[in-house]
Amino acid sequence: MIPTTDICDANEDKIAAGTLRVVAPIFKSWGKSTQFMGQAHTLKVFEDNSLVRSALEKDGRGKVLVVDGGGSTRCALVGGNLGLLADKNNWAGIVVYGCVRDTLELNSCQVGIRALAAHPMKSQKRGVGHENIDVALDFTVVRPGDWVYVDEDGVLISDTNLI
Ligand SMILES: O=C([O-])CC(=O)C(=O)O
Repeated sequence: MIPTTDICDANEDKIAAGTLRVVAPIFKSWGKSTQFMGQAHTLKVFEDNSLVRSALEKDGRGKVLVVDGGGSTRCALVGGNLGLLADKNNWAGIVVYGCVRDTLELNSCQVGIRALAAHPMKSQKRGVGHENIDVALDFTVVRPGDWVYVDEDGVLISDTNLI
């Protein structure tokens, strides 16, 4: 993958126009893939990971699951079992505006994972949330189908494929 630094340097016009967006540097990294890219499949949930599981149960076709968890640091939205599911079903990565758990298990998964922090508690499972809508990672908008580029230097969201 082209480094996020190079993508930024080559696309200053798009950053100025807002069609390429740089997410604030708020994430920690888990999973073996420290670099990943793909189109966004979006979820908006709050302290309930039912939709995260149902999305990861489907074929990811190389996409990145973008989970807007509202920034909650009160429970985890992804754990070891969901990491294994992501590997099995061809997801390139998972970006969570919220927390994860079972981080030792997540680190043995191939999928790339970014989240705010580790948290030991599981979430509720009431089936509440929205799929395939515009979401936010902190102050950065992510629309379904946007291109997501992630590496050791950051997380980029683009309206178009830049690679
Ligand atoms: O099911 C959950 O809430 C998340 C979890 O712990 C796992 O994926 O193993």
